[in-house]
Amino acid sequence: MTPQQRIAELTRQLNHYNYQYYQNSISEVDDFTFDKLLTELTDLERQYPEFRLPDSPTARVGGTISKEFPTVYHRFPMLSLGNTYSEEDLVEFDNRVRKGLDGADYEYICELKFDGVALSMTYENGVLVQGATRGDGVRGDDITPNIRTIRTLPLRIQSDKIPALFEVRGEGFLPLAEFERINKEREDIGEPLLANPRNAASGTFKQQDSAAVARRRLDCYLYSFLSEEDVFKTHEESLIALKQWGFNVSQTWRKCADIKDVMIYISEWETKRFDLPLGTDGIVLKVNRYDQQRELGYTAKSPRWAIAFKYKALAASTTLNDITYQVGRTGAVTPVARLTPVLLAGTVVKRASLHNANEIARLGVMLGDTVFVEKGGEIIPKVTGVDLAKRTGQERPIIYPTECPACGTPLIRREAEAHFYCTNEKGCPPQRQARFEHFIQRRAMNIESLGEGKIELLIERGLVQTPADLYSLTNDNLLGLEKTYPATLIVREDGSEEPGKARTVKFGQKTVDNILSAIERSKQQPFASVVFALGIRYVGNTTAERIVDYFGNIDDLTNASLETLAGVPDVGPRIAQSLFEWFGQDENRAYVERLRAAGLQMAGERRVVEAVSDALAGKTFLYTGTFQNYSREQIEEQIAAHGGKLLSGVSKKLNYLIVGEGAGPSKVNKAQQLNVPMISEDEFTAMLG
Ligand SMILES: NC(=O)c1ccc[n+]([C@@H]2O[C@H](COP(=O)([O-])OP(=O)(O)OC[C@H]3O[C@@H](n4cnc5c(N)ncnc54)[C@H](O)[C@@H]3O)[C@@H](O)[C@H]2O)c1
Ligand SMILES: [Zn+2]
Repeated sequence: MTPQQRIAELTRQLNHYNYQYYQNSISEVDDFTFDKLLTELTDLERQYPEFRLPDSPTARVGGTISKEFPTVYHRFPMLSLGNTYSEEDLVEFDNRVRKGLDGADYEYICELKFDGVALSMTYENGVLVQGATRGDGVRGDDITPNIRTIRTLPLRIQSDKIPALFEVRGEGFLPLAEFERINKEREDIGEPLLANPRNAASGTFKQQDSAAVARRRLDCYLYSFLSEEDVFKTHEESLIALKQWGFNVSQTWRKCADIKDVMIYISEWETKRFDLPLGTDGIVLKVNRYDQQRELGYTAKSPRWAIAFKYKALAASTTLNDITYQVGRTGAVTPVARLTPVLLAGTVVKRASLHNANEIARLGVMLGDTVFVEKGGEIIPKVTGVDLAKRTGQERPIIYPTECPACGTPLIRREAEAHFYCTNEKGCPPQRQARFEHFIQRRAMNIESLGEGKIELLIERGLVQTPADLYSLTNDNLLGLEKTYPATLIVREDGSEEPGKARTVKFGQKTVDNILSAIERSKQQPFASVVFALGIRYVGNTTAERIVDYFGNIDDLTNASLETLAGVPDVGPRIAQSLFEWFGQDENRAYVERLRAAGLQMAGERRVVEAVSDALAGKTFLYTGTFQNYSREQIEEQIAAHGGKLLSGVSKKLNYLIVGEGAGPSKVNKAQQLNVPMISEDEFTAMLG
């Protein structure tokens, strides 16, 4: 390949990765690979400037703007940062700074490089008026309603030092705990898991429905202040003031006298950063004084007074000994790598995720291979590659099972899904066990005193087949049950193993009393919890609440048509289909009847709306955005109280779209296309008479 061809190829490839990364929140390659390719292109372009293409990613900020949000122009461009993985490059950067400042004294501020999405917030007279993404650096997406959902971001600040107009910038992120919580919930309802916190944050900020955004608790660390007025002399002063004004500034920054100090900061945070509540991928050093920053200036893509140092992902290599196939509550089969224990980022790793059959094929991994495992922001490390140089010829191919490893049922693969499934929902032991665990969790029937091996024992002794059987358990059934679970190996820090302690589960009188009273109390759990506890695919607890709001009781829900189900707010066609199929099965209906007979709540506190007038009779409505005088619930109530009907989407059947602040552009566009009249909040109020 000639240099010219390689330049063209890299340009195309990197532009594609950028598009996927910024537009679709997908990483097709890891960052290290991306950065290596970008460095290769930069070097080639330097050698052969004549072959540089006009759309080269080396001179432009990687993102773009989207059609779904209004476009805003940045008052000050939002640039990228030069980055490096090597300490020599940092020393070189420091030399350039020294030269650029003509021998004057200077200091650095070091900060962690938070792995999220760059955000810019504008304040006018102390009030947050706009929040935007970086976009292409010149223009970004106006995502103000989504940014307002960040609880730690002050909507108004008070101080006599603030200029009338200023901007703050920071990194929007999804805290790791929140990422794990969302994935646990997604696993519960059989949704594909979010790949990593960074892409999840990026995808969330781009959602149209800010109520959905609010349910994911995004956060933001501020790291920059911009204004036409000269408010501060140094970056340090601005960080201190931002904190005082009530902004969320991570207290991990440090002033460093020279590049040696910077190196100390880097090595200190290399592993300490894993204790932070969010993912970080390096550190950023910035020249502290603003006048010196101005003196050093900018390239087309990044400041000359700052650079990012990125940590290589923590990786280790070890042997893949075996794969176990785990069956989850929904029957999805997940392959888990069993590894020779190896130390990685301070913990011993002996299992790693392989995701699914596609991933095994993509990696081309075989049993006995030496594999690389990496720890990113996530808790479970993953296998990221095979060390082909270590192949001996003794490796064996991985034969993906065609039958459920737990019950022998042939596995199937549903259309467009990466996982294979065992369809033996009722009989497959791990699925049955998981079904019980789902049922007893706090957000469902709240019988958590049955956790930790107790359910397992009840199933094993044949005392319960389905969760409905829990309601027939008696003191005599339970008292004295006992089982010892054999010891499992404990792997020590250095990788050596020691036998753990055996564990005994015992049902003494006190335990039995606790369990029986928790079972009794569960009969008071609200109807929405019961709907969630049924364990219907895709029905998480928020969806369960929406369903209960709509139907109010189990009979209306059971007998609802597919069309009615699809019309429930927040219930899309996929959830509707799942509900419809579930209630269509006699066995499930019988299960519901048994729960009803046991005394569980089968009707909810549907907000009964008293009819006020028939001013809206025969008219259909939908709303988008937020309103001055009504909450979401109140506007729905008003529509119902005046005889109107709420629709779930824009269609030809819709008579009015009520448009509030931060209205979803997709709904507005569709309404325009279909010529559906759009009315303001005031016009709606006027219609009520
Ligand atoms: N895997 C992929 O497919 C893919 C594709 C495109 C980009 N990427 C990754 O993204 C990088 C390019 O992204 P980029 O242009 O946003 O550059 P960058 O992420 O390397 O650096 C700039 C960004 O760092 C963030 N940042 C975090 N903490 C900061 C702090 N304390 N101070 C200042 N800024 C801070 C800001 O959002 C800023 O915009 C690439 O180097 C690559 O690693 C990956
Ligand atoms: Zn099975």
